[in-house]
Amino acid sequence: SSLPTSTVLDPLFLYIDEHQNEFVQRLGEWVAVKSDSSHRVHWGDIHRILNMTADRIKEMGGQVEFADIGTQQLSDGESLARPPVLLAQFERDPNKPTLCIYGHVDVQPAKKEDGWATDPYTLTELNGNLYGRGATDNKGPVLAWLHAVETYRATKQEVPVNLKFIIEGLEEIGSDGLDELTRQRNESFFSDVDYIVISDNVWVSRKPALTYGTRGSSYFFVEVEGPKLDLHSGVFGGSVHEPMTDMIALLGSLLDHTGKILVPGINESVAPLTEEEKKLYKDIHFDIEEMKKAIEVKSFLQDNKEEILMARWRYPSLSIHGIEGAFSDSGSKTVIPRRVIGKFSIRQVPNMEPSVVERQVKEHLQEVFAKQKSPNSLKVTTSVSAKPWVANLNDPLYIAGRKAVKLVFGEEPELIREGSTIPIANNFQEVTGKRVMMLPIGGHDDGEHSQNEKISRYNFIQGTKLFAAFFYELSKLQKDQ
Ligand SMILES: C[C@H](N)C(=O)N[C@@H](Cc1c[nH]cn1)C(=O)O
Ligand SMILES: [Zn+2]
Ligand SMILES: [Zn+2]
Repeated sequence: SSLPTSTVLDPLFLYIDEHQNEFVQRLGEWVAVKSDSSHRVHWGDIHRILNMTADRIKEMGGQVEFADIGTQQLSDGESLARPPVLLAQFERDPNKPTLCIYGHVDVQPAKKEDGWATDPYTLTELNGNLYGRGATDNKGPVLAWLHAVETYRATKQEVPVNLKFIIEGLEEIGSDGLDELTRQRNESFFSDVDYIVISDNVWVSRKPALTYGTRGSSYFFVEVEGPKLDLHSGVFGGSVHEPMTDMIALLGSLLDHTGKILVPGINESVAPLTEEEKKLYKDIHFDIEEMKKAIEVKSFLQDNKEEILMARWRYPSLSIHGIEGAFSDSGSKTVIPRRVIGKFSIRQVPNMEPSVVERQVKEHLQEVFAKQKSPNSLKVTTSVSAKPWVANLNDPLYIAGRKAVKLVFGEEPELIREGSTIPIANNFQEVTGKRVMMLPIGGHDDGEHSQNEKISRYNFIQGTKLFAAFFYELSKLQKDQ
């Protein structure tokens, strides 16, 4: 006979409310660590934040291990030891289900001069929002999990599930090495895990959500190399094949003005839309006008809610990110760059296969380049290569998620997918065979990867309650079955 829900959860919720300032302060300490994985100069800070995470876990009685995941080949040709993956576990009771929580403590790059209103590495509270790089992606949610564990301990209640953590520092550049580690530890670390939960995305409206799918991703580097040195465009312009001209032709061949990907074969592999799936988009709250206002765009490529959501979640997209080597400062330099590297990525959906997409893109670019009849050299390389992930919504894990959301927010969660990528999500499901769910706590307007990234104090604190309630609901699930 179990205790009434309120007897268990009320003291936890009270503790969380009373300690919210400490929780916010700790988030400030974490945000201050510049653990930007995109550049090796910050990798020392990734080690630092992993150590801070390990210290918190140890203080709460957990055991930690730093698992080696090999070396990373960098774009300058050098290789560098990757920051390890933090594997942690708490005392195990064979009568309780085991939940493994995944998160990451690296962040996207951020500079004040990119247009941030406040310093990105100084957590700043304004109008109920906590601004700072990593506040929502993903330091806030990782801390919220740890604070939920702390809350059980501090209120002298047993955590009702066995807990394991897998925390990495290279998610934002594709989680290289983590797939191999998952395979290596499948028979050990993962063997007694029942469920894997990830909180590394955001809601799609003001309503709380459970996420059952993410898109995959492949990242492409297209290098065109020409003359030995940069050239004077007045002297050589009109007489040489310019690498930038080749690059514009290559990048311009990838998609049209409607966003349709023009690489042959890509759209054909997308899983067909069924009537049943189509219905799922109807009830989702998504305010087109509010979103237009929030990101200051005049229109979207699609003109109704269902089509916008499908374009974000269940169709592929191609985004061009930049051209290395191209003149990008202010002023009017007149050189012809000798070598340029175009960068773009393709978000992938069922039934696309990253290795096939990568081959299709390379063949397409080679064909376009051949038509340029350019003597310059072309090299296409790839990174990331993450598969899309879709979970079974009927899995009991989603029942526990729904109940916890209802308890904390007083309403049913929306069942959503996610347009961005958690590179390891599909591997967790395929390699370990475990059930995977995403339980986001970030708000729809948090601005992940953007200037002025934030998490609201409300979402951070209610999110901590959600995780505490989720442990409870997950343990009841086992007993109810
Ligand atoms: C959803 C998650 N918070 C995230 O931002 N993931 C990154 C992962 C990625 C993809 N390519 C390289 N890293 C993303 O979706 O951009
Ligand atoms: Zn993230
Ligand atoms: Zn991210």
